[in-house]
Amino acid sequence: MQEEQAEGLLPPQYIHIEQNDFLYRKHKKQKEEDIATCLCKYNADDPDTACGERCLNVLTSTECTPEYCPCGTYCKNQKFQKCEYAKLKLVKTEGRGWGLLADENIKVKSDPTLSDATALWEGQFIIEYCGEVISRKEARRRSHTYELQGLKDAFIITLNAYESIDATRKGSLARFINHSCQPNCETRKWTVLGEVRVGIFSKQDTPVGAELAYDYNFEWFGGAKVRCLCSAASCSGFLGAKSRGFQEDTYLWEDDDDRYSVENIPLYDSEEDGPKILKASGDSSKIESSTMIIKHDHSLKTNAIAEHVLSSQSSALVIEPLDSIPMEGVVMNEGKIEVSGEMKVYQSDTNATRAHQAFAQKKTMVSRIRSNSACRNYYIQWSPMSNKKSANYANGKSKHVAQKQVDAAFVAQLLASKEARDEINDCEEKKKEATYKLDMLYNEIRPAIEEHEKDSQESVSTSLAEKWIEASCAKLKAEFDLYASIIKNVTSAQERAGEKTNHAERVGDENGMKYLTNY
Ligand SMILES: C[S@@+](CC[C@H](N)C(=O)[O-])C[C@H]1O[C@@H](n2cnc3c(N)ncnc32)[C@H](O)[C@@H]1O
Repeated sequence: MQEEQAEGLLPPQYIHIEQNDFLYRKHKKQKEEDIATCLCKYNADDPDTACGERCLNVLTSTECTPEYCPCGTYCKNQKFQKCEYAKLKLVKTEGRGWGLLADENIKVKSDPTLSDATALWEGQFIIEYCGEVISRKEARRRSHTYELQGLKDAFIITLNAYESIDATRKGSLARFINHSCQPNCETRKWTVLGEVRVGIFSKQDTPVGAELAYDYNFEWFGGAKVRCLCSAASCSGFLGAKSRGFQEDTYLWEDDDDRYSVENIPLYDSEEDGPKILKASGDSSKIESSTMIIKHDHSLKTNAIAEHVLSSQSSALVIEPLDSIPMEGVVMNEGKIEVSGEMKVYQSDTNATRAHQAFAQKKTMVSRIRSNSACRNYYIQWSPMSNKKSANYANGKSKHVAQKQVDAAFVAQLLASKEARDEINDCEEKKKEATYKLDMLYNEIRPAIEEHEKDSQESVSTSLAEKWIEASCAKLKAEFDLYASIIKNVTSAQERAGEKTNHAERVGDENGMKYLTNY
């Protein structure tokens, strides 16, 4: 069985839970005065109307507390508590590990007869993202440990400003949902019996058989750079590429797997160049005969949960070979990276990708800020200057630091021309200044972000978000100018050194030029 797991024919072992596991603190006990009671009355002829779209609790993303709901046992607003999940199917995808398919038609609107304006309930609850609730500090520590252990799939998501959910060792089936830059699902936070919980909700009607995916960008906790294979036209290239932490502190794995390949970093310059959907070619006979391993956590309500898993909708844990899974809503080869007029200077350079990301980020940020539900997931992770160095993992493989820091002062020292030295030092100063401004801005923006995370309802103001993007772009430009100046001056110094050496050989003269032997 371990061999089959190693070959990827079986999903990796994990402990299946359907309730978050609190490790570093106790589950909050809801105080009576904090219980929100709705005013719903249900129609006795149609009890399904109990706590529907217009329930005050539903409107505030809060589940009804069982004994306090006027609709009693008919209450329909206890989906997290009752694990009312959609039917799902676990499958092996091509290139992206395991993934989850809809095993029933999933709706986006509770009542398709209502117009967008009147439909209050949007997005079917699909499944809860369960795992171990840990502090952010512990999340960072674990994330680092997992990397060192060579664990490449990332399962940690943000719960609020102080806590994260780690589904690496314990989790629900939601841990298998992959990322897409053009997703059919999204994460939403709900308050359930006083605790915030994360659910996966549909963003669009999704037919049976389509793979479910949400956008990891604002949830991404992975340290490694993972190439995104979602095949969306608007694909940002890497998982979490739009998150702030991603840009400074990431590296690529060295592996045969397409996701972790150091080569072929996607810089899509043309439509033909764009990402392609991959077709599976697995050995179906092997997969069909395999069974899913779910270890149950005996410290939880083991039997009840086990029975539920095996008999409820989630019992549809059929492992199937994947021939071709449609990514619902994904349009193939329909776009390319566009770099706006004023940023054209960055084309054909990795900065083009970064500039593109910054603009895409701005669009995403502003639209998230405007959309209240999306705002609940909005999170900017700050990671100051990276100290990450190349290192070997326990499995002997090396990781690569994608963004090597250049010691500009050292390079400048080696140049004989004062003009060149001054120019590089000046660019370095500007880069430091831009970095400092961005740091300061983060301090300004942090309370808004943390407040927003804590209350789940506040939003970061558009003006602050725009300032942030402006400062990020200024820093990128300063970095670009610095590197351009170094390349220009080093190249011309080498050329001049060559010319002068020839001349010195001829006339026996020492020109005083320093040589870049150490560079
Ligand atoms: C939460 S797990 C999803 C389940 C995972 N596929 C598995 O087999 O366990 C996240 C990991 O799945 C992979 N993944 C998810 N979406 C991907 C995508 N669009 N492209 C490439 N890899 C993806 C990455 O390795 C990522 O770290």
